[in-house]
Amino acid sequence: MTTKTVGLSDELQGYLLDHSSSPDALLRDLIEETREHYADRTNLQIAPEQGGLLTLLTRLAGARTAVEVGTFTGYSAICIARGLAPGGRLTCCDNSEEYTAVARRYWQRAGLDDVIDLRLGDAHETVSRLPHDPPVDLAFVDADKGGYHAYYEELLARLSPHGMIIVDNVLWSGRVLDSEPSGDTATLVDFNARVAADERVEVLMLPVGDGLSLITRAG
Ligand SMILES: C[S@@+](CC[C@H](N)C(=O)[O-])C[C@H]1O[C@@H](n2cnc3c(N)ncnc32)[C@H](O)[C@@H]1O
Repeated sequence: MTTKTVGLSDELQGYLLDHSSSPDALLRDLIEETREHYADRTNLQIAPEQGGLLTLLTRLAGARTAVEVGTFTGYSAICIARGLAPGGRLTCCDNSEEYTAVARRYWQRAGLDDVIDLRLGDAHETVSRLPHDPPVDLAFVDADKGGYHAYYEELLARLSPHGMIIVDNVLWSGRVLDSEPSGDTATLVDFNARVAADERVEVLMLPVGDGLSLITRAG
């Protein structure tokens, strides 16, 4: 018995992934291609165990309307889209034509190009223009940290009664404990504190990947 999450060495992560259904061959190819083309930016991609969790949560939520803020080469989008209920749609927001060209190829290969609607441009604008109807069942936020609070407010205003907002990087490699946080670290510290104090919601912060907050409406 233990009262704390185990630390994850590379070996233990490999074991965990070898004994999970996700990532499959297609997602492993996407990890590999992203590593090859963006060797200095691989940390932009979510951890594979986060991807499996996104699929599961989307499925458990019975989500039909999903939004992703920050798509990169499309990994998390595939994971969310695979969990959607039949007829469901995922709107993806990103401002990089280059990154999302890779994503589009993989979405096509995964048979998901009809399920995913990519909106290229500044996500602040895209998200603020999203309709309120149908409401959002599941949202995943993984873009510019400075935008997190605005994305959160816009998405919360559109969230269905049992919907969930999932926010990535909330532990920021542990830097949220810095004694004098600055830049994105300070932004994340502030964001986490505001969500924890927000009486409209309940939040569960999980130590998966770089930290995921699962945010639902209170009560
Ligand atoms: C951490 S990556 C997303 C990783 C992705 N979720 C995955 O699983 O691979 C962040 C993405 O946000 C995009 N981005 C950053 N700021 C943005 C903004 N203001 N508007 C739209 N996209 C933005 C970047 O182009 C990048 O692709």
